[in-house]
Amino acid sequence: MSEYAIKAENLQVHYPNFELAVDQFYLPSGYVMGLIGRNGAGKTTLIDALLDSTPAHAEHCELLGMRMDRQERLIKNQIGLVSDRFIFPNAYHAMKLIRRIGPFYDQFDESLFRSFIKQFKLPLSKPFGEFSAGMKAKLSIIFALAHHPKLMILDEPTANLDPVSRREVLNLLYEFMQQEDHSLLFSTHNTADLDKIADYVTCLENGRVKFSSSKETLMENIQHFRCEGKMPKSMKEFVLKPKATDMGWEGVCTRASQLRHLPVEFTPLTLEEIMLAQDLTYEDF
Ligand SMILES: Nc1ncnc2c1ncn2[C@@H]1O[C@H](COP(=O)(O)OP(=O)(O)OP(=O)(O)O)[C@@H](O)[C@H]1O
Repeated sequence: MSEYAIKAENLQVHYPNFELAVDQFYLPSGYVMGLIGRNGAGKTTLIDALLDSTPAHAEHCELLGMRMDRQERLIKNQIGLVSDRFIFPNAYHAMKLIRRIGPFYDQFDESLFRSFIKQFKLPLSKPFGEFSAGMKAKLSIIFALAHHPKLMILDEPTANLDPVSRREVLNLLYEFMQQEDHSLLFSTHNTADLDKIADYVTCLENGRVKFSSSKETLMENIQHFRCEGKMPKSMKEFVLKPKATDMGWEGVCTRASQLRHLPVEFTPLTLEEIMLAQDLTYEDF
């Protein structure tokens, strides 16, 4: 098992009105990375660049320790890709997927695919074009899982799913992650997904990495604070959107783990609250 499931350095994509420039993007093998950012931040472009499916420049880019330009077939055999842009032909139904697309993968597991189809109550003979968006997402995910990938890359996999289906899909991904050489990268707007399964979170903004960190570090560092009287001087530069209260000050502190010695009360935030607080940093400062 290579140390990194994804290792990319100096990754660049130039579109007429958008530029992606990512100095480093590492996903250690065996972990889950959530990719977040506002609409148009570059999440899909980053995924495309990693997969070499958009004209990109990279100083170094390896998936599962291999280079796409040299070992594309080997890599694609071991990656489960789920994205709106790589969908099945509309006329195909599940049986046809088994016959026509399954054989492209060395380890396609028909009985596993059929058991997933049953579990998700998907029709075997309905054409893909007649599926709802949620059914399409589920079929794409289970098809990707059925060829026993080592790395799953999913672009907003839960966007069209109802809450029950979302939980089912997250459970499937959680099960997938029980094998220690399995890794997962997924982009999402739903921070509850990250709460459940992400080990790392990378946030993009205007084609750049705004922050990339373990979820634990993020949640230990960015916390709500409340203090009585004056705000301690040493925390002022690490405070977002401070608000005066009857007793003193409150707001969001970005270095809570280093400032615990101060007479300040820190309370953990949810990832959604952290994202919203991060947003304030560039709009309000
Ligand atoms: N093929 C393309 N040609 C030109 N510009 C593109 C192309 N694909 C994407 N872009 C531009 O790149 C930028 C980033 O788009 P991208 O789809 O990567 O964002 P995203 O973070 O995935 O957004 P969302 O959350 O809305 O899915 C956008 O400004 C988009 O218009």
